[in-house]
Amino acid sequence: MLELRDITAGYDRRTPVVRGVSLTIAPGEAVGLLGPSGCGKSTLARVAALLHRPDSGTVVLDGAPAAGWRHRAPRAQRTAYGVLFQQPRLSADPRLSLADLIAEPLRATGRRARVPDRIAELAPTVGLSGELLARRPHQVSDGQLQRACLARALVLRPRWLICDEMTAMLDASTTAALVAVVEDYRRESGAGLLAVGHDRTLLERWCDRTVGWEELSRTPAAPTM
Ligand SMILES: Nc1ncnc2c1ncn2[C@@H]1O[C@H](COP(=O)(O)OP(=O)(O)OP(=O)(O)O)[C@@H](O)[C@H]1O
Repeated sequence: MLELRDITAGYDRRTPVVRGVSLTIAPGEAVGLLGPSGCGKSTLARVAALLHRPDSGTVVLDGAPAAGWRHRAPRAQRTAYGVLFQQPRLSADPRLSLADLIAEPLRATGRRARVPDRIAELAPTVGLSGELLARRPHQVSDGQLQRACLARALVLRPRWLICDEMTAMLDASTTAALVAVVEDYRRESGAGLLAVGHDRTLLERWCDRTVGWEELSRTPAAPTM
């Protein structure tokens, strides 16, 4: 179970962007989160993934309250998540080949020996050929880089996936391919999913249930600029 309990969070304690939000995702459940631009969905997704410390409230991961945030979160909690963002270039080290990018979490957690096997499994799953794996981020398209970021998100076999507008900049066929990879992984692993987006049709087709920001938040969404 991934529980967000009464989360208030933001970038200035006097004016939080997320106020008193609670959301529970059951094991294996896929929940879509919809809301207007700037309302706080990404902030909440980052809190859920232990990447942003809330001002108040609790994240409970499989029964255990979050014991830290970002690099201070215990490894067992950090590695329970696979996280995918909208803009792969912001989360990809430009110096790494796509293969090294995918392998990063294995190396960071002392599982170097598993790198060749996991790359061999995941590259075809996400549709990356050997030639593309040798390239660096500036030598591939956004869609190809997002495929590598999805493989990286799956490489430690997470129990929870947080996908923050992962398909927002992709065409329809790449979107369908990446959603299919996530769904195959969830079917096989039983992982739960929080998918943030603007596309109601996609989220309703993809997720077990879709919630709107207005149902979650005690404050109305800020007007879109
Ligand atoms: N690092 C930051 N520092 C200060 N303010 C921020 C920061 N990141 C986001 N914000 C602000 O917090 C608010 C919520 O942003 P957030 O990215 O969570 O919204 P969102 O609902 O995900 O939007 P979008 O759908 O456009 O991605 C916005 O007003 C944004 O400007």
